[in-house]
Amino acid sequence: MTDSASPLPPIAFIGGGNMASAIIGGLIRQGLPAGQIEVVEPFEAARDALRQQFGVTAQPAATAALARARLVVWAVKPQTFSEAARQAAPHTAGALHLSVAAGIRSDSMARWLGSERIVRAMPNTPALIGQGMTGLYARAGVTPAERALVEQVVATTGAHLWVEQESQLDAVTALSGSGPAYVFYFLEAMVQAGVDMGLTQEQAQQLSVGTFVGASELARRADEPLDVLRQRVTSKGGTTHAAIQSMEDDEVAQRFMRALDAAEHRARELGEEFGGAASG
Ligand SMILES: NC(=O)C1=CN([C@@H]2O[C@H](COP(=O)(O)OP(=O)(O)OC[C@H]3O[C@@H](n4cnc5c(N)ncnc54)[C@H](OP(=O)(O)O)[C@@H]3O)[C@@H](O)[C@H]2O)C=CC1
Ligand SMILES: O=C(O)[C@@H]1CCC=N1
Repeated sequence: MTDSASPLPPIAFIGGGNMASAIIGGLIRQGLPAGQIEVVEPFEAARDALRQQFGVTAQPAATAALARARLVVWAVKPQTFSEAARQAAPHTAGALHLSVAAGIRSDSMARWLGSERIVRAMPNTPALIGQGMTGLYARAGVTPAERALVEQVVATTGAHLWVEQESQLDAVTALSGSGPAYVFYFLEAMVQAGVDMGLTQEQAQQLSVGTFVGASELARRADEPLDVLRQRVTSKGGTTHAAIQSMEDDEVAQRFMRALDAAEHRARELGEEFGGAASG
């Protein structure tokens, strides 16, 4: 690990799928020894991939070996969280808990795990290349030192921000958690439009991806508001105006905002459906 950071403790992952792999990749890249990471993952092919890619220990089920972990990262689907917690909780009493599951409330986790030491995170898949954006929420029982430990882990995957209210994590999920899929969706449409206009697939993809990267970086660095950046592209009576007017006529912005509402609503629903007392 870097000189300024304290060494990370042993970390366990419950669930070894896409999101766990992205975080494990970040930790290994930053120099955490593979021997410090233990994964519980029932799917054999996923276990093999984790061992091969990162050299970490991967078990099909929770065992007493988990008790070594000071931090337990919950990276299972919301639908399987309560069952995974039932299996692993007897071995994780001494740990700080970090969940990346969409929707599942820290109240549910506290009940399942018998602990108040819970942080919820909402990462996204650019974490795979260290360009992730993660929203974080800490329950009151989490100490400043524990928050710092979480920040140290999340920093290996990109940037983060804390929210004060747990319900705000549903908005984070709708914006940045699910967000990469919206970007890919728009990119797919741009590429298809380019191909329809006579470009090759490769040309259209290079132009479209390059435009998202460049415009996003410009927005990140600029002091001006987004609408000013947009207006600077939009010459009077020009091509951009024609495109934006067409989108305005079709109420694309309103429809897009409706899609984000659907994502936020689904996050709340997941919490109610799979975090309730009945599934505890
Ligand atoms: N993918 C994304 O972009 C993001 C995902 N998330 C959240 O991350 C969590 C994981 O998502 P993701 O990594 O995409 O999902 P994956 O399906 O890739 O990974 C979840 C893994 O957990 C395993 N699993 C199932 N039951 C158990 C159990 N009892 N104990 C241990 N492991 C178990 C699954 O195995 P099997 O396949 O055999 O069931 C699966 O391999 C979700 O809660 C999601 O909301 C958050 C932000 C972004
Ligand atoms: O689609 C999902 O439910 C998860 C949470 C955010 C991104 N993927």
